[in-house]
Amino acid sequence: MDPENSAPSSSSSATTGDKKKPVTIITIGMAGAGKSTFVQRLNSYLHSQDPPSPPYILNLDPAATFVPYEPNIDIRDTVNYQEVMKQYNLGPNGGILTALNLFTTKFDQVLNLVEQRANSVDYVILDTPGQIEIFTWSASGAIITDAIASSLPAVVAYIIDTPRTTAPATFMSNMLYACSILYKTKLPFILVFNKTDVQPHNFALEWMNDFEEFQAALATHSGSTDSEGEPTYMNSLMNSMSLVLDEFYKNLKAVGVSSYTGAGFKEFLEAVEASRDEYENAYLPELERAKAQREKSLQDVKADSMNRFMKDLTIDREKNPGSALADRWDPEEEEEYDDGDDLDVVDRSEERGPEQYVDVTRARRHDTEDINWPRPG
Ligand SMILES: Nc1nc2c(ncn2[C@@H]2O[C@H](COP(=O)(O)OP(=O)(O)OP(=O)(O)O)[C@@H](O)[C@H]2O)c(=O)[nH]1
Repeated sequence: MDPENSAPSSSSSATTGDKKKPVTIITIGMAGAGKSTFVQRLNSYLHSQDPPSPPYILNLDPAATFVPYEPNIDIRDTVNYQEVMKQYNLGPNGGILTALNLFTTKFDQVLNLVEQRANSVDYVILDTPGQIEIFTWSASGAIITDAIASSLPAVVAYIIDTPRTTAPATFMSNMLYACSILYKTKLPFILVFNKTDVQPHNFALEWMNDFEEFQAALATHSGSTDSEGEPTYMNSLMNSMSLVLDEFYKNLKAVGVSSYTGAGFKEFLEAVEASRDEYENAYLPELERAKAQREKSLQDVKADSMNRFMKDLTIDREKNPGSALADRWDPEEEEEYDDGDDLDVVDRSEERGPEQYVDVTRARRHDTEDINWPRPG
């Protein structure tokens, strides 16, 4: 085994019987930052390990025309995004969001498939839709992230287009976005400066480690002073923001990679392994505390509703004794409940015949030829 070119040792414990759970790497990034290319390179890097450590990959981008790797689960096998656009009369972004919403309703199946592989894989990788906000600011994105993170260690890999981030204002906007995702997911977070073959990421590390460096860069950048030589409003704002972000940087790991050459992937996997500890020591206890709190408040709400219901029922029966007598449960009248179990998520790694291909949109349409899907209000 080549120690210089090997993934951190989570795979080695697989043979000892006490194998660690796989880590889920959630790749998020602005359109064109290189998420899919990054996933492809990570996939080939893990395959090239000794022993190979093939990851389990999920593509969550319903609108991807081409993915440069072979995903184990592909949202496009379950939901036809073009069909969703037609059925709901939506534009491309609404179509992607609705397709993701539909897929999320079946995410329990995805979790089952992932859990079945938990003993044989070290990494689960999620590739997310190109339009970042569709995943980071939607209920579906939050549900998927929470569902994954509550069953497996998880880390966010925030992919940054390094050559496009060299201007201080762009850098700051990107960091503020990253900051908002960190505070939303609360998961361990790795800033991945991609495309370092074109632009090394040293400048970014310098700006992150020393805010005075960043302020100096800001001051020399064009448009930083007005016609009287005073700092512009934007310049002063960014100066103050850089102080705020200084705190944020302390909670982050940053690595530079090239998805073209494969440089930096060893360091990336080391950061992932460190994030596993962070997940276990910081995220998990917080998750369990929040879960206990939620269960308690749910119990309180249930008890309160039941009390009020029983009180209303007593009053009703007193007022209408006749109706109360007629109000009896008849098991014969029970309607069969269709929970839509016939709509399946497909694991491409398992052999499948054409009959297993299920398209949510088409399945619905064929079943109910005359019924259109409800349109969002
Ligand atoms: N030079 C260089 N180009 C890269 C690298 N990674 C990705 N690219 C290029 O960047 C462009 C965007 O890459 P994608 O992987 O499609 O990016 P994405 O974030 O998945 O794109 P969307 O799905 O549209 O959001 C492509 O032209 C890639 O070839 C890299 O490390 N170096």
